[in-house]
Amino acid sequence: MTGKLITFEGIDGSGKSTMLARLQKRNESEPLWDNGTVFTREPTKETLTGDAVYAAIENNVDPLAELFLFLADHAAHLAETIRLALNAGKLVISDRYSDSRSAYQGATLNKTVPDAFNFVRRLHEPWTIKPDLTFYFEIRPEVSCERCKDRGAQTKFERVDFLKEVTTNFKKLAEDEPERFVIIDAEKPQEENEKIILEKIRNLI
Ligand SMILES: Nc1ncnc2c1ncn2[C@@H]1O[C@H](COP(=O)(O)OP(=O)(O)O)[C@@H](O)[C@H]1O
Ligand SMILES: Cc1cn([C@H]2C[C@H](O)[C@@H](COP(=O)(O)OP(=O)(O)O)O2)c(=O)[nH]c1=O
Repeated sequence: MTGKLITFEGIDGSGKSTMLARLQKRNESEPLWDNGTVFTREPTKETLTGDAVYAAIENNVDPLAELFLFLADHAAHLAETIRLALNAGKLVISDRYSDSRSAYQGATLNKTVPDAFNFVRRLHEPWTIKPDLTFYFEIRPEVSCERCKDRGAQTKFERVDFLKEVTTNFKKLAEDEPERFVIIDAEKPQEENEKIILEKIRNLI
């Protein structure tokens, strides 16, 4: 595989999708990578597995069943998008990826499965593709929840107390792999953060 994989992670309303859209727009006039860049996301959109995940979120299915739907979506994403793009030497930027599972399902399952955070993390290890670089959009849950209100449709995960647990898990992931994670202060202006992100991407390339 000759391409590179970059992921954006963080709680709901931390500004990941907005930043991805900015980079995508910029990429039209100033390509980020000579072989082309694929912008993608998890849960995937307009796919069988992605639709199943969104239906599960809306219908409060059992949290363990929900985890396996998220994992099925990740497997399909790897098979249909990520692996093909990396094999073709492209840069891939994904809005959410495996760390979202460790952080969110590590929290939803913490009363169901012993050491849920590590259980979810280990479930990925034998078959996933590790990102080359992960930008963690760090923000206080109180601030991100205010932003989500302005955005309209909310999911069951967008609650300050729950997102505090998710934040603890994201921090553990970032501490465990400091060489992979770049922490972005998501409360700062987008322009400032875009510069930092572009600089890090250029260094990777
Ligand atoms: N750096 C920022 N400062 C202030 N508001 C922001 C910033 N980045 C994004 N927003 C706004 O916050 C809201 C949530 O951003 P969004 O990109 O949808 O978050 P996410 O994809 O992480 O859930 C949007 O209304 C967006 O315009
Ligand atoms: C990818 C992923 C998302 N989620 C959650 C985060 C979101 O609340 C919800 C939908 O994801 P998403 O559409 O990315 O939400 P947002 O734009 O608010 O960031 O699913 C998980 O719980 N686990 C996962 O593995």
